[in-house]
Amino acid sequence: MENIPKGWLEKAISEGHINYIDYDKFTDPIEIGIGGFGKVSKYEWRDSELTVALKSLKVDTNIDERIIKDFINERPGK
Ligand SMILES: Nc1ncnc2c1ncn2[C@@H]1O[C@H](COP(=O)(O)OP(=O)(O)OP(=O)(O)O)[C@@H](O)[C@H]1O
Repeated sequence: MENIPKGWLEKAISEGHINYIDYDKFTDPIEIGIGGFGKVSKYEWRDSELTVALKSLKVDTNIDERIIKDFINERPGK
């Protein structure tokens, strides 16, 4: 399996391909499901007054870069 290049995610964030939001901006988690990538929970997004669903990506040292890219490219309803 291909390993994730070190700093790949940090680079994508610094180049503006991915929006980074501090996790502490999300409160009141309620687990609502489990998908192909991992757990999905409902949160309240502080400052925006939106209720959102956050997906967690289960990462271990053997995770393939392709899985991370698929996760990042996923869109609602896909
Ligand atoms: N926006 C959402 N609102 C409400 N529930 C959601 C939302 N997104 C996901 N869920 C819940 O979480 C579960 C898992 O969602 P998720 O999209 O991760 O899995 P999936 O449909 O199996 O596909 P995938 O293989 O892409 O992970 C869904 O079946 C649903 O119950």
